[in-house]
Amino acid sequence: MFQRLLLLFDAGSAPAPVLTAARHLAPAPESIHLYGLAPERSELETHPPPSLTVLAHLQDATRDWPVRAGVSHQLETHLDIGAFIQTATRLGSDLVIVGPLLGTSPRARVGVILALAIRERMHVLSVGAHCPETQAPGNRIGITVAPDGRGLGSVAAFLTGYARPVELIALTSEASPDRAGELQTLSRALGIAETPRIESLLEGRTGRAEAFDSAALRCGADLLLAPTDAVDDLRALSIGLFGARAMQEAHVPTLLLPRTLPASSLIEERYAVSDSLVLPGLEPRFAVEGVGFLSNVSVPEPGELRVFEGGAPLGAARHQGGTAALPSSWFSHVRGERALAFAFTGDAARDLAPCHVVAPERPLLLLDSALDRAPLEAAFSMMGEVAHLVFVRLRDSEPLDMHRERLRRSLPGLGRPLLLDASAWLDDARAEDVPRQVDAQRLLRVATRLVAGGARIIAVVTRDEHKPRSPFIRTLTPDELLLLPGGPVPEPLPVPEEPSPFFRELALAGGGVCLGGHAIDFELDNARARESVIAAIESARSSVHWQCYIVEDDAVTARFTEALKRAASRGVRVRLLADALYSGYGSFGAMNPALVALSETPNIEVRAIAPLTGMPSLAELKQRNHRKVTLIDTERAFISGRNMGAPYYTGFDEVPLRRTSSYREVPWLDCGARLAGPLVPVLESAFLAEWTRAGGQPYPVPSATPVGTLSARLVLHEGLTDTHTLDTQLALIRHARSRLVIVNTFPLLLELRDALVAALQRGVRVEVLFGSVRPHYGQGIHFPGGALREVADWYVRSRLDEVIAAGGVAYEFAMPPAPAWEPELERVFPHVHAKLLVCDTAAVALGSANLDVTAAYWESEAMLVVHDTPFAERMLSALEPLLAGSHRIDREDGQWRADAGHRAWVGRNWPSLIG
Ligand SMILES: O=P(O)(O)OC[C@H](O)CO
Repeated sequence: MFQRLLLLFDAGSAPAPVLTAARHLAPAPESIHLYGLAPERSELETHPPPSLTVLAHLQDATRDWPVRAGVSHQLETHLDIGAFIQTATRLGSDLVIVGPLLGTSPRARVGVILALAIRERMHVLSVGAHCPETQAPGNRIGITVAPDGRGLGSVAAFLTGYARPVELIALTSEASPDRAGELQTLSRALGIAETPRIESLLEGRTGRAEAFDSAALRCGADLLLAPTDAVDDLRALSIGLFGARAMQEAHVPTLLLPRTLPASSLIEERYAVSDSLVLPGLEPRFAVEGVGFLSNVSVPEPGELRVFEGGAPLGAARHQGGTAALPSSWFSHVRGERALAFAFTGDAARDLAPCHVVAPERPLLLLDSALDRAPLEAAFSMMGEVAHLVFVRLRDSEPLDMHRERLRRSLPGLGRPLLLDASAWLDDARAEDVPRQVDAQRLLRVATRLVAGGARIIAVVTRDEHKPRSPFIRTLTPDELLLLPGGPVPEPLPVPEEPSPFFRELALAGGGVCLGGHAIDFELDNARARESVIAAIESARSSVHWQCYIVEDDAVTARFTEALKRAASRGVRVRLLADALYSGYGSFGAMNPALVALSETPNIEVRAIAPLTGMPSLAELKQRNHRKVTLIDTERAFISGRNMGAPYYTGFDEVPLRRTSSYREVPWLDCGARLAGPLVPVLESAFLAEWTRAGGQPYPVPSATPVGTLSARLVLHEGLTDTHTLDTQLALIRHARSRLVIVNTFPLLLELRDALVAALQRGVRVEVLFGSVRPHYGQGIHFPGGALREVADWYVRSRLDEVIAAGGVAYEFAMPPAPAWEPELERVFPHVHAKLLVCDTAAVALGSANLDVTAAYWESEAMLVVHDTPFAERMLSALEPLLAGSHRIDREDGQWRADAGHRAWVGRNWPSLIG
């Protein structure tokens, strides 16, 4: 019956199930067009690319399939829904077959399926990852039946044209007598003698799609018919019948029958807007989005938003991607709760999007809007009277309307739920580069921003397994909420008094207080840094404690370990903590020889942080301890970006670089600080906590007296628990008035990137010194080896694009010729490993924290923020010649502009997990 087939497949999926299902429905088509998604096609090193292998399989298998007009194909790098639908309409396809598409998000996959079936009114066959490779004998068809019977008309229409005898099984959650009668009528109309079997869905499945799939599998159905006439609202679409992931993973091919009835809310065209809070120290923030999963409504960009209260205009403001921070003055009259409405300028055809804004009169209870019903009910019954229940949506992949509707149904006594959008408050680019595993931390970050703006928060209730922590905001898991004893509701935790909003935000962000009485100097020169650490070890009297992420087994590490052994032989207690994975010490059987030799020395103890043995989880791989700290007698400390090994502690002029030198021989630019004063025991306590966690015995931590005049704060971040270093970096960027200098080569977290763009827009000069992960020399010639690192270079650069477009200046770090180098090298472009941020002359942050997603959320970091103008000026003076000698890139740079496409490609296709 089907004649013109369009088959959508991708590189990661097996071709056999797709072909089997397609041939079953179209034994003799007129034409087949194969539409492949092949992100690898420009990766020349993969030979043959997997997508081409799948394509070859499909072409091969169509050879004995009688296709009159032939088989054509095209390969695309990613699924562009609009382009795909255009292809389907251009070809006049009457059956679109969609494979599992394992390289595409399930939601995008279901988006294309539903757009075709509901809006374009085409038949779409969805073939899941677990569908059979061969066709079973027989012809058993399952039908998904809506509780009110809608959709049976299109089932009848399809079966009338279906030439073969079938056995029908109706799958329904409601086996009522009415349903049995309708099905009997249907089967008689189709000339089927037997009344269809009626099978009930198993309760307790996570979603309707999974329940239908498992019922169809249980009944031995070869095909499942899903009439899209049965889909009538957004809820049914998003969380009901068509669970996106379940469809992608399905065991039985599902044929979606095209829409014949009008599709109400699925194709409605309007906007929805999140609610907001009015706080004394923070602009209210809103997120506007298009409603209607299949509608053509999209947020205009760039654009202006008009805001109304009671029909009267409040004003118009610019929005960025639908997110807007509106002037507080518009809302100064608001007491309690007010209704607002939003509209985009020039879009009068759309209805105004309503929302509410609250000036809180009671403390807040902040809840993840995706919490289950039980904790929601518990929160409402415990705190509904004394607190404003404020819900936060953490991902915009789940529409605002859906959250509001679910909250309304879960808490009928609540009235209209107040729903904030996390990305609007965090400005985190809709968390596109941030994994869902850290959403609990994002929720706490929203709470921290609200508290910085003056909100009082009783607690934050998260949904995720990783419980975030803050010294100033109580956090509760659903279980903890359910177990809260009765009695008075606890007060919000106290927030420190600080002399200025800047310091208040820093205190809230980092949890660390600013202490005076320090002597601090920094070191950008690797050789001097090395000698300084060795001299400190040589002078140690009682203890040397060293925590490191990477310990290389090389000659520079040997210099340190020899010094440590000499100290130990004088009776100094040496305790060394190394990340078990990245130092190759105790994970998967690896035993770093340098550390083994140390551990065998009297007075030296070496401990591994978080060893891995079996198959690790993503969190185990990513939640590593990235701190780099050395403590001498609890009197002096080094807090650094440097790991232990040659790249970090070798001077550029100490290596006789040649054109034939391996890329590994090129030293890196790095930075660390030497510190004495009251923060040293704080750092020692942090080491002690890690030490005992790794199985070490506790030891006493003495206090320290002031030794100098500098003020500083220590920011300790614990991976998957808090975001102290990220929030501190953001606070510094947000408060910069005239100049920001960043030295780092990791792909900027989008939120940090956008904060830098915002700084540029308010007139701050922004400079970024970055390096070459794959070092090169002269006019772009790479040192031998490390070819894959070049991709990382493109990725790092892709995250600088918007900063440069907004007027920022980037410098690709270059070193002038050194006497020890072969003259033909000219300039050398090394890696920049320092993690450094200078905010005006008000603050310098340095330590282990990169500016990427891994440092921000997953890993544990140690960072020092020095609040001292002469110190910042010294740092800027030291950086000035490095910037001047580097390759300057601004938005006028021809080569930078010419490479834009390449950067964009890598930026799109690099897995954000790595970033
Ligand atoms: O070189 P490091 O010590 O900054 O560590 C690099 C890792 O990718 C950290 O995420």
